[in-house]
Amino acid sequence: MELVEYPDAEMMMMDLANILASELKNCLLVHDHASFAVPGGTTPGPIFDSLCGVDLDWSRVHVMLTDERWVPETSERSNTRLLKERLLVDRAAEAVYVPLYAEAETPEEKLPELSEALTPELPISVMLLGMGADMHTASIFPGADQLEHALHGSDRLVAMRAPGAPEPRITLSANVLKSAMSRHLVIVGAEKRAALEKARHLSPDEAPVAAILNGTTVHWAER
Ligand SMILES: O=C(O)[C@H](O)[C@@H](O)[C@H](O)[C@H](O)COP(=O)(O)O
Repeated sequence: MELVEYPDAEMMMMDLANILASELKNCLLVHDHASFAVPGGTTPGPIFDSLCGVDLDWSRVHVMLTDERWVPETSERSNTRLLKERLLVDRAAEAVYVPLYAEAETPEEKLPELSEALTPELPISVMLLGMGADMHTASIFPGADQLEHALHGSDRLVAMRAPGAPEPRITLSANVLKSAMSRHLVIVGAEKRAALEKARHLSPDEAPVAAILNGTTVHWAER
C-alpha cells in the first residue's frame, strides 16, 4: 500500500481527479474502452465535479459503481443518483453507464442480470474506492451476512445486509476489486486514518478494507 498525504481535502480531490483522468487517457491509448469504477457516499462528489469536465474520449469510458444501496434512484441515498448528478454530466455525459441497480424489491432478484452485464467490463481498468470508519470498503461490511462470500467467493457481485448499513446492498466482490488494474482509495479525516492504520494489522474478515490494500494507493487529507 502506498499512502499519499495532502495538505487539504480540496487539493486532494483535484489532484485525484487529474490522476484518474490521466490513467483513463492512458488506458484508452491501448484499449477500445476503459472501465471506471467509483464509490458513492459523501466523499467523492468533489472529485466527480472536477472529473466530469475533463477533455477525454468519454464515449469510450464505461462508468460503474463499486457498490449500491438498494433504494430507488429517487432516494437521497441512491449512489446511482449521485453519479448521474455529479459525474455523468458535462463532458462525461458521453460516458457509457453500467448500472448496479434495477427496480426490484430485493437485490437478489436482479443479481444475475447485473452480474452478466459486468462481464465485458472486467478486469476494471481504473478504480476508486471509499472506506467507512468501520473499515468497510465498497459494501463489504464487517459482520455482513454474506461477508465470507464477498471476501472469498468467486462471484463478481454479491447482495448483502449488514448491521452498519440501513438498507440492503449490492457490491463488487473482493475478487473483482483486487483484480482492478489501478486501485485508489480516498479517505478524509483523522478517524478514517486511524481506522486505516488499524485495518493494516487485521484480517479482511475483521477489516474488509484490508483485502484490497496491497497494491492500492491511499489518498488522505485530514480535512
Ligand atoms: O455506498 C456507499 O456508502 C459507498 O460506496 C461506501 O463504500 C463508501 O465509500 C463508504 O461508506 C464511505 O462513505 P463516506 O464517503 O460517505 O464516508
